[in-house]
Amino acid sequence: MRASQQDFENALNQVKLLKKDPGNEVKLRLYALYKQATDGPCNMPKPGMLDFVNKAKWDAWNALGSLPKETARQNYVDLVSSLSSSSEAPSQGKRGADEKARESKDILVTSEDGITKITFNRPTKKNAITSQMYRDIILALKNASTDNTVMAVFTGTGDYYCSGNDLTNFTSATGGIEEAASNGAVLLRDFVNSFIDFPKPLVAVVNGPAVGISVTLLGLFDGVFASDRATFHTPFSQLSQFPEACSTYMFPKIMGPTKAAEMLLFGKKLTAREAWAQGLVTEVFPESTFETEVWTRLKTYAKLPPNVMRISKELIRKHEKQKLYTVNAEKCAAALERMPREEYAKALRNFLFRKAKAKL
Ligand SMILES: CCCCC/C=C/CC(=O)SCCNC(=O)CCNC(=O)[C@H](O)C(C)(C)COP(=O)(O)OP(=O)(O)OC[C@H]1O[C@@H](n2cnc3c(N)ncnc32)[C@H](O)[C@@H]1OP(=O)(O)O
Repeated sequence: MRASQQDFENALNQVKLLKKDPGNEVKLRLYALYKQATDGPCNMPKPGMLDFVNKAKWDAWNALGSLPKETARQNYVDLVSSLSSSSEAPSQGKRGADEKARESKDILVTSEDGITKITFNRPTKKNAITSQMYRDIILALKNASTDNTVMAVFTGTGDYYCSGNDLTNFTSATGGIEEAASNGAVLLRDFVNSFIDFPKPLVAVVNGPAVGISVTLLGLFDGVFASDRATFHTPFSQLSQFPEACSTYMFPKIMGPTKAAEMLLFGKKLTAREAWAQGLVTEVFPESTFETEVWTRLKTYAKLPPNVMRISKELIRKHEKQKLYTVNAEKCAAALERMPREEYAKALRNFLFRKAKAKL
């Protein structure tokens, strides 16, 4: 099968997220194939002998002779695909073993009545998501996609559903901000892909305020049941971050472009009823009866024929999947390359020192 322009663009994003440096030889090959695929045969004057880097690049490109653009594009896509799988396979194998052995206290996973319940369980930090919690959730979804439960349900312990990404994830990294950003981009891509790929009905029981990524992810859910105490807040611009979890694609589809911009660009916080009116929430329940009503409903849904629901979900999602992977990869690449580091650092400082400032 010929690689399409879209496959090529996906590969260009994918290459930015490689976990391991592929080495100079492979980088030269990637450069040469990229130039051949976009500009055709080498048409640049040969650099001087002492211009080592440009000479090596020129040699690699020139060596492709008159290779057709389409073939170069295909070879580029194949090369990136082999690099992605070889750079991910060993670490995933290791990680799988480590994580199976780990009892997670911040993410609780239980199975009952055909439902896998995944609970953000860090109430003292308003259920903010640490790097380990992202990994725990990826694993929980992976297990739930093949076990004998019928659906997966997310909820939170305490007064919050989830306060989004733990803002200290990057500040506590030991390898410096660049390494943390690069690891974070790969983790985020894998995390969001695990929601895109989840094959069974996926429901959020939003028991209280939701912030950041816990809101944007909702666009990938099949049902969102909210307490009337819940709020939905995406303060990305305030934090100098880009909206993630395919929300730049899903939110305009769900609520229309202007309402999506109000949330994703201007950070307007919605009440549960506003979120329902905009199609982000399926149904709102009074806080006093929320838990009883929602869980009764979900247990009924979990008795519906699982295979029919799984196939119907596949039919709903199938035509969007490729698009969602692309949007996800683009956002992760943008976070690495285009995030205004200074503004982000300033926003973080404001959060971290807000209590000290308030006392002044
Ligand atoms: C792999 C990388 C993926 C990256 C994905 C990126 C996603 C983007 C986002 O999710 S952006 C959204 C990030 N979240 C926020 O901006 C929320 C920040 N928190 C707050 O604004 C407030 O804490 C609050 C409104 C959620 C609650 O305010 P309140 O006054 O009621 O309570 P406290 O502020 O005292 O919070 C209690 C303790 O919890 C800690 N905490 C809360 N949220 C976070 C968070 N997101 N990250 C880290 N820590 C958080 C808070 O610091 C308090 O801790 P302390 O008692 O030790 O001071």
